[in-house]
Amino acid sequence: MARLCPGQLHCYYLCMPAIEVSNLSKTYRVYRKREGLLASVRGLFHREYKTVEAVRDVSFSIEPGEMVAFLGPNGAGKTTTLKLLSGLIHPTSGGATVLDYVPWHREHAYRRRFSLVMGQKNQLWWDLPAQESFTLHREIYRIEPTQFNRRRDELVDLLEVRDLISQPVRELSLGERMRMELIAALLHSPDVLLLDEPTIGLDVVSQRRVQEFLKYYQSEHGITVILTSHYMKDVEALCRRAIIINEGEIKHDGPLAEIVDRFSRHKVIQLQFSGSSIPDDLERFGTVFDVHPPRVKVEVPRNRISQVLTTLLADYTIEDVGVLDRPLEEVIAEMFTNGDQADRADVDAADESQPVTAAGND
Ligand SMILES: Nc1ncnc2c1ncn2[C@@H]1O[C@H](COP(=O)(O)OP(=O)(O)OP(=O)(O)O)[C@@H](O)[C@H]1O
Repeated sequence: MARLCPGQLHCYYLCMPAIEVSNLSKTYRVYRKREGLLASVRGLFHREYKTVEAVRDVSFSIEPGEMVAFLGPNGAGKTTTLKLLSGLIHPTSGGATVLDYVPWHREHAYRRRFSLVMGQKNQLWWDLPAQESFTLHREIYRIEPTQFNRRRDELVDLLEVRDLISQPVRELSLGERMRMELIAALLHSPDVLLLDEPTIGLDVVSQRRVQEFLKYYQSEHGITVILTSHYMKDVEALCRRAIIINEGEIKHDGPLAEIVDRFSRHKVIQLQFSGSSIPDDLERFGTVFDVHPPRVKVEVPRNRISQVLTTLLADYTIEDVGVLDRPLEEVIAEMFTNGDQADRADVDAADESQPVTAAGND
């Protein structure tokens, strides 16, 4: 469906979503192997299968030029979704279009318009220097030589790997290799980039370099990006919107900033007491951590914040106080651990309104 695309500086006209996914499902039939010799022998004659619903009835839409985080715990269905959008696998049901192409129809024209980068998979020739793989890409994608040289030089300089492109890929560090993978993925100037864990295993410096590159490249070229990552630093640096998937189903689709508000049941009160110590009865307010007398933090249920603050300020001499959100990383980790129980903290919080006892009355 055509719609107005407000996020795009260069797109003031009516445009189609770059990616449209509707009720997409992918089910695998997996052989269930029983333990023990007898069961194994029996399995030779009578095979038992179980069904794995990797992606269940997933729908979302992404506008041209958006950079969207696709988050979820291990086995949530992220890679399967990206494989579907790349046309590597067929869905069991449902539909999707990317740039108006149905990915699993595998049209040549579509292959030139997107790229998939998988942090856990090497797409370059292991024994050859990266520049040989780049040349191979030029042939595969039939990139005009002048354009190819210009793009390669731009990418090589942006990612600071000029000295490394003639070294066999197997001799490169993980971070250097990932930078080469990104160059290879972008040489044909795709409009859609699917990134599956591009910073997995990288040290902090390499992670930041990849983040900065992606941010710059995306803003310069206006490409549409889906990014899966377990590193919330990547996500916070790059994406304003997040789609959260768990057990194959979408649990949240909206601004990243809303996640903490919607799913966190707690906030953190940061306190600095006058004097050099902290009171020893702070546990009655919540979980005490980060203890550096006279400073300390207490994690408190969201709906008790004002009561706790009132009691604290009445009972103690406090020099400084602040209320902080819990880090996104923790909130998401909690969501993934607790599954549906962590959903909708905003609703649940209303039931937790226990009074805070005054000091000495416990
Ligand atoms: N080829 C396959 N055959 C059978 N089951 C599969 C296959 N590929 C994925 N699955 C199953 O589908 C589910 C989703 O897997 P998927 O790789 O999409 O998860 P993910 O969110 O990418 O996880 P991770 O963060 O660990 O990469 C898992 O239960 C997985 O075991």
